[in-house]
Amino acid sequence: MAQLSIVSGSVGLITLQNPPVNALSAAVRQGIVDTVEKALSDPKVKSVVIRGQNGVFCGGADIKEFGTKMTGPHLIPMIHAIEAGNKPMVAAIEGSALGGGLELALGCHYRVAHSKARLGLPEVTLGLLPAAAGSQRLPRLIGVPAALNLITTGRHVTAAEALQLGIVDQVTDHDTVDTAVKFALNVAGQSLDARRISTFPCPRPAELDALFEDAMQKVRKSARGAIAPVACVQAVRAAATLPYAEGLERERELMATLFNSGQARALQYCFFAQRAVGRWSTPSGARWDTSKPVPVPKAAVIGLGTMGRGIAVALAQTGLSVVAVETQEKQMMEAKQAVSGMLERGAKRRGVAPVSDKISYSGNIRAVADVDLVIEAVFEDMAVKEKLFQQLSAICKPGALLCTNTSALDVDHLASQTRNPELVVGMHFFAPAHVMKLLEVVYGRRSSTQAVATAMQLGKKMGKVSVAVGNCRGFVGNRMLKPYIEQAFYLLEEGATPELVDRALEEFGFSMGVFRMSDLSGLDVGWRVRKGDGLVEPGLASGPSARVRQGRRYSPLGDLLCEQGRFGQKTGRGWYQYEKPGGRVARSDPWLHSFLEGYRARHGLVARRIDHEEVLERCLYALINEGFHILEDGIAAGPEDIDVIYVFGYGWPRHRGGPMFYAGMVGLAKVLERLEHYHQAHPDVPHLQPCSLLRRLVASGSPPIHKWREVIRKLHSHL
Ligand SMILES: CC/C=C\C=C\CC(=O)SCCNC(=O)CCNC(=O)[C@H](O)C(C)(C)COP(=O)(O)OP(=O)(O)OC[C@H]1O[C@@H](n2cnc3c(N)ncnc32)[C@H](O)[C@@H]1OP(=O)(O)O
Repeated sequence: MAQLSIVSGSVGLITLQNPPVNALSAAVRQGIVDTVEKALSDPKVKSVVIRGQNGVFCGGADIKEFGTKMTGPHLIPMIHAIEAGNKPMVAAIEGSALGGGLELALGCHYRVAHSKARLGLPEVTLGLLPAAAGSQRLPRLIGVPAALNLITTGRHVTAAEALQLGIVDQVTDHDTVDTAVKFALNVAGQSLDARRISTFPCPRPAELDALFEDAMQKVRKSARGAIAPVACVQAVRAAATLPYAEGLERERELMATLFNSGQARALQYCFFAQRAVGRWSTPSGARWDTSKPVPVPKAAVIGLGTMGRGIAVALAQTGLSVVAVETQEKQMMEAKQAVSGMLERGAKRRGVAPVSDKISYSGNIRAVADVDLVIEAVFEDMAVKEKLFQQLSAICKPGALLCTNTSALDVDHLASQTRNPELVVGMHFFAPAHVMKLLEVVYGRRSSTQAVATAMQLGKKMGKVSVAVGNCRGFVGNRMLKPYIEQAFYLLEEGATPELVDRALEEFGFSMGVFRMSDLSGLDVGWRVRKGDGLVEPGLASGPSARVRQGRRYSPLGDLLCEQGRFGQKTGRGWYQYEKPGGRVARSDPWLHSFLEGYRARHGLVARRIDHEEVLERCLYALINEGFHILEDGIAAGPEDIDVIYVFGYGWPRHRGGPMFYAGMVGLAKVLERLEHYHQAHPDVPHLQPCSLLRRLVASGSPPIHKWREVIRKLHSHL
């Protein structure tokens, strides 16, 4: 809705009213059409200010409407009526002016913004383009290169940058509406001929073709198969090369292709899933809205390896006092240097002063005695962690939360080492911890509601997307990764190469295929875990039994590479070869190919042709199947939790929505049928046996993903 009042005698003040972000729902659009018409026809009104209720100008089109039958006035004629009006219209921008919100402001003749406001055209992140003439007006206002940058990335700019770019006319630190009203009083009666952006010629930079070719190449490279960034470039090109009306028609055509695409659905699902995970709940009945986090002004990090350093930096950048503990002198020295570099670079990037004074270092664990929360990031070894938790339990002040950054170990077992197991939770960060957005908050059987709420809130403060998950081996992310990697190994045994498998996954949209990723993170990490699980048998034994461990098919390929010292990038050799140890550019390795041939010959395996489809089905459906097990076990509360974890932590392409969303897009019946097919072909691979929840969902008519929770609830109530 929108309301019109008259202020300062002659200024029509239109207020958009649709909390929390004044999204342009049908009712708001109708309200704008009506109030603009009224203001234009009221002789008392000489100029108009448009603002949003509650300090937010407008968060854009109502994304919830996209999946429904759209009714109400269309944005384009609504904005044109504002621009064509014969009274000055001033947008008073507080909070956010995003997407359709900024397009509405671009239809106004003037824009006044508060210094804390953020502006942008983030449609591309929702699989769309700014199709309420934003792709045509913005280049006319700020030029093609700047508009291309904003529209293809969707990035938000500050008011200061918006002023510099020419998007806004004035920035204020004072009351935005008062300033805009004064502005409107000043410009009342002035000619508007030079203020209607759609009538501006679009500035045509020299080398226009080269500029767009370059832009297209850039987006194709970074988009990993996403179509919206490409359409955004095409729309801006239309602005630069066609008259406004024709450009608008091109914008409409491009939007028509995007609007109903699977990618747009996936990206909009991700938008809501990211917010849904904040409304966490646990099987014990703890919930985000009924639990009270405790304040955490001071925290400690124990262990200053790669993870610990990143966590310390992330905490300090959030404004906490941090005690960083490392008992090995050499590691401490290196860590201090690395942390101060990370803090400096981070401060430079954010345009603020470094916060080095927030971190104090100690070689003595007793230094954590007065902190409110401890995150241990020591070596991934249960015995080491057990001892540490016993010590922490004795040293820390009463009520201090004890968190583990383990990526797979049993949080309940660690809790059992302490006097107050209710104060123990997992906080599983992803490397590099000061950069990666994902945090798995792992609640144990005895974790208190308050402990979970505190870890979730701390994650949010740190700018992380925090997902509450239950305790099991590998939690959600790493548990699902296991069958995925396992399938990739089997595919090599059956005739594939690392290059073929990686190409299929990267063409699907993963930032890195499984083998390039394994080379990056180090093959020795998995080797150590498999050794701990008693799976590794040294040597080159042959025959079928050499590929069976604990009654299941097993591929020793990773172990054999490790035995050769091939740990990946760090040793310059892994599934690929690198120019030197620590090198980054993966090159195909003839040694590896002949090693695979020799391995197959030794085990009597005959290489067959494997295509991309089989790679995707086997790797992805095995991973998805584990996701269904995780839902069935109640480790994740809903499919959104899994999808957010995979998109933010594991390089799953966002335009495919996450593994569980993708399963729904492919069709649950098809996923089930293919798993059955592959399980029949490989009966010794339990991960390919379809999960009973998947069967149940298919039997209940493959409901849409937002209905899965009902089926899961029923399943749990029968148990
Ligand atoms: C022909 C033309 C057809 C279509 C044209 C489309 C153009 C568009 O405008 S597409 C939309 C573009 N806008 C955006 O992408 C902005 C999305 N919103 C945000 O980035 C943020 O919400 C924010 C505005 C910066 C506010 O952030 P914050 O204060 O952190 O709150 P949130 O938790 O993110 O949001 C609160 C609440 O509002 C819901 N919401 C936000 N924006 C929209 C929206 N545009 N439509 C519908 N709902 C929106 C959000 O989902 C939250 O609600 P939950 O119930 O918690 O999910």
